[in-house]
Amino acid sequence: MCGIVGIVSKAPVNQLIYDGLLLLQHRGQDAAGIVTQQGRKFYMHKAKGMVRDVFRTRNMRALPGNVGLGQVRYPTAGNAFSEDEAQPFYVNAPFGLVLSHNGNLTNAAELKAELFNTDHRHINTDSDSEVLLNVLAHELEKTTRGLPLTPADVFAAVRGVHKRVKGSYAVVALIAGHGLLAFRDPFGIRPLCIGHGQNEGGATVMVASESVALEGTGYQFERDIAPGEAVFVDMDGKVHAEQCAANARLYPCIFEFVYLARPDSVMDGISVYQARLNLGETLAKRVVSTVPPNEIDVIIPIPESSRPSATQLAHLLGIPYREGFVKNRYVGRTFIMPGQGVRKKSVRQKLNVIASEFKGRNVLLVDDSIVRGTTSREIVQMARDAGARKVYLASAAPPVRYPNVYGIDMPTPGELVAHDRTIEEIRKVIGCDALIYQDVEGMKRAIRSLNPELDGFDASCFDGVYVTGDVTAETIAAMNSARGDTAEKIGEEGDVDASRLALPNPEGA
Ligand SMILES: O=P(O)(O)OC[C@H]1O[C@H](OP(=O)(O)OP(=O)(O)O)[C@H](O)[C@@H]1O
Ligand SMILES: NC(=O)CC[C@H](N)C(=O)O
Ligand SMILES: [Mg+2]
Repeated sequence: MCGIVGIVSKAPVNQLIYDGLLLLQHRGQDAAGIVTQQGRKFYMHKAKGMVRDVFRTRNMRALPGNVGLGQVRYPTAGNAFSEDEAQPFYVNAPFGLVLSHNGNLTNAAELKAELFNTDHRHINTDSDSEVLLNVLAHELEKTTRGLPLTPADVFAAVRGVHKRVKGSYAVVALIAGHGLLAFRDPFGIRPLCIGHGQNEGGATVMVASESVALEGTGYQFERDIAPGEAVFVDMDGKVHAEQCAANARLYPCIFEFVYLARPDSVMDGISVYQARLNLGETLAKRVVSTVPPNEIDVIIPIPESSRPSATQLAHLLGIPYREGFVKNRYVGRTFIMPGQGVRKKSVRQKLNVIASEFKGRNVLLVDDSIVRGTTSREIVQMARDAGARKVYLASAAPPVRYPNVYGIDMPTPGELVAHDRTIEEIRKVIGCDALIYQDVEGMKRAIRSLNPELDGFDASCFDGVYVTGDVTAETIAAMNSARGDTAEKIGEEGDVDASRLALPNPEGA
């Protein structure tokens, strides 16, 4: 996941894009970038770091124009440590294009070879997003029937992109002098919505990963962009939209609801906050069947994302809910940091105990998910050190057993604490007295009940089913080998051996 924003306005957009990216900072902490357009010229500033660090006043002043886009990056392809892979990406032909991408392509290596051998295009980084931009550029070159460029030409190009590209992609792109293009992959795995508002100059159209970016900047959420759909906003602010995929179906990533998205966002018709409350409700049933409620003195959330589930769980079990960990708000989200060393250190920097809430008590700690077990291991030990008698742990999501290839950085099975382990084995690794997980069907039901019109979910990291149908153990191993930053992970904890990854349904959904 990354956060993306695109705007067409009648007034300067630099500050608005900055504000939107700040509201999406939880989706990517590694790099940030903005491109604006004035006349036919693009102005770009991007660098590694959080939004506040990347953009100084002088950088903001150098981003003129009423049209633009931006991205906050959480690297899931290429090299996390390379500044060159910060987004947006630029290519000069046709017209001049810039693009920001949230998601991950599963056939980036094949496309890269095809772009070089057949389309004669040069890709300068290991980023899959640069590959995606070049596919779009090539398709646009093919479909354009002369000037002026029409929305029909643009939509034909997106149709071409859908045919060639596999994986997950929510995209915003600028076509110099023509307008803003936004589109979502045919399964709608990563989120994208559109809204509008007014500023000094007149009407403004805004596209963003999450509704919070619209609401938080004073704009009005209108609708989610449909899977496979493309939206083209011309320079006058007129919105054109068309379905560009043959078999579009809505299978949003369920991990967005579990952890990634902000709880105040509404995605694909589902309130993220309500989804987390529902997960707490179904988790309550699992807890009572494992630990008698009268043996739990207090329920304590592991800040931040687990709070809604933990409150609902405590409410239903009639057990006091207490804050036992205080979060240092100046440390970012640990899960999306690159590298296990920094993640581990950050848990202790980020969370500190209020010892009086633990001393002599049986505590039930609640987290939204347990992925590598980095947080849980540290937290359970901290609870014990603070004097807890018994430490139980409940996860609002089921065990994360399979790698993710759609834009969440869990590429290797060996790094997942639940991979190839029974619940009892996981409990021992984490060091708690009882471990309670949500079950996969319970999780899906809890969230789907909020929008029965969904076709399903991408829940691949929980059930091993990859909805795009092209992902096998070999694909995953090959994608990992292509990662410029994987060596660091392999050295510490991962593996890329396809033979060790038994997928339940390699054919996909
Ligand atoms: O098992 P792990 O590999 O540690 O990953 C899971 C943890 O990471 C996330 O927290 P994070 O600190 O990223 O963000 P949050 O403050 O939103 O909870 C998530 O909420 C879990 O606490
Ligand atoms: N998580 C994402 O959406 C990342 C986008 C892209 N795959 C990158 O690594 O930069
Ligand atoms: Mg957390």
